[in-house]
Amino acid sequence: MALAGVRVIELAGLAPAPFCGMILSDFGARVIRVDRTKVAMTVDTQARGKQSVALNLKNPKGVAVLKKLCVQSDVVLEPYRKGVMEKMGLGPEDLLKENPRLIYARLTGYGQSGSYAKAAGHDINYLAMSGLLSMLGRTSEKPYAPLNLVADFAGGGLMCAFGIVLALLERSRSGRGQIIDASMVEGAAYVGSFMWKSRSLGLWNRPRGENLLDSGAPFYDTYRTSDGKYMAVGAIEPQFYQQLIQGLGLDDADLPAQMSISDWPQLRETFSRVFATKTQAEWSQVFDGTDACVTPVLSVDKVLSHPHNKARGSFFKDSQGEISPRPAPVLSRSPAEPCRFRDPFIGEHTRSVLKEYGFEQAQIEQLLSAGIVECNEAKARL
Ligand SMILES: C[C@H](CCC[C@H](C)C(=O)SCCNC(=O)CCNC(=O)[C@H](O)C(C)(C)COP(=O)(O)OP(=O)(O)OC[C@H]1O[C@@H](n2cnc3c(N)ncnc32)[C@H](O)[C@@H]1OP(=O)(O)O)[C@H]1CC[C@H]2[C@@H]3[C@H](O)C[C@@H]4C[C@H](O)CC[C@]4(C)[C@H]3C[C@H](O)[C@]12C
Repeated sequence: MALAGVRVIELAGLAPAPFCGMILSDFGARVIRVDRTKVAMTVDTQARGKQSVALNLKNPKGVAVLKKLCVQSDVVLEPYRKGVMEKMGLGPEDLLKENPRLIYARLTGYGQSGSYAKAAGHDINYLAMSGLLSMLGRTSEKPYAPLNLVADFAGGGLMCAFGIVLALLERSRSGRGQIIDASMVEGAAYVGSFMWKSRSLGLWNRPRGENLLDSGAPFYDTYRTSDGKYMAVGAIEPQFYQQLIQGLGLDDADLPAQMSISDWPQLRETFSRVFATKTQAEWSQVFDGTDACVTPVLSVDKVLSHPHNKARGSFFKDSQGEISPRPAPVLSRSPAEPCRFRDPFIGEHTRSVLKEYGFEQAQIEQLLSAGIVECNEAKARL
């Protein structure tokens, strides 16, 4: 796999950093998640392929253990508020001094500088600060955050993984590590570059929800079917729009022009009325194999069985029977191979990892009995 041989220490976080760690793990990196001690259950639902070491970083001996892990690693990924790592004596200066090849990835909401750097926040706040939230939502409604996909995952976890891969590539030439300041505000805004770069085209001149791609246009929207499901319509180009009209059984001569904005409400009503006459399966039959750009809105349970997804293996079931998306993109020679085994228990690999990283048996026992590290091998065997 592309990242085979890369060792990553991931400090346990909420959503974006776990996703970043999972991407690296899916593509072959060895990811060791450092969990807190005295925690019964992990909140990391993106732990695929990771190992877990439970370590008390409030104790200087715990800090020393982490340093030793980082000296022998390629990447450390930290998801805390600015200053937390420095307070524990684990800031970039401390760790890069001991391992100048280390890539030190800091995944935060607001970045390492600026007046918000130390403030708490979540996806919706970062999305708001990126400018993008102001553009999301239906006409005459308040701004609407699309789950926590944009800032946490696209602008946060994924962008941070991209930064790590870039830093690894650069290190192969320079031999030196570096610090990655991954701000979710900036990551989200960067993902949304198109919104800024396409303003001159007049794509976003109208109020929220009344533009071409924000559900303003009737040919770029979803429609309810007779069985209460939905179809997604993305027929922008005139030649594809024609196929939409044909599939709906409408006559172009009876309809206003596609780009007549003042007629969009009337056109939407017509489309809504027609889509409500057939089931989702019936509409799929009508549009499959055409270029009308009309697809069923699949539920997360149904994606696995759709013939297209099935043919490509786009989703898979793990050993627990859980459906997951296959890691993307697909590399021809060294594709990702997601681990199908269950996620680790907190501290499941403490003993084995410490041993591998050069701790003597007696040292490990001392750390265990002092509560500086915790081990959960027994739970794993149950
Ligand atoms: C699914 C829910 C998650 C939603 C995601 C949400 C939408 C997001 O947007 S996530 C993005 C959040 N932002 C960031 O990550 C930006 C960077 N980070 C921060 O800004 C902050 O870390 C923070 C704001 C996120 C949190 O601030 P906090 O003050 O808590 O922490 P920090 O200042 O960063 O300091 C960390 C302190 O921790 C110490 N530390 C760290 N490691 C160790 C260690 N190994 N040992 C000892 N100490 C350690 C460190 O020293 C710092 O200490 P100090 O403060 O003293 O300096 C989920 C959200 C909530 C979940 C639910 C909940 O947990 C309850 C249940 C739990 C159960 O197990 C499972 C079910 C739950 C219902 C659970 C379900 C879901 O997972 C959630 C709903």
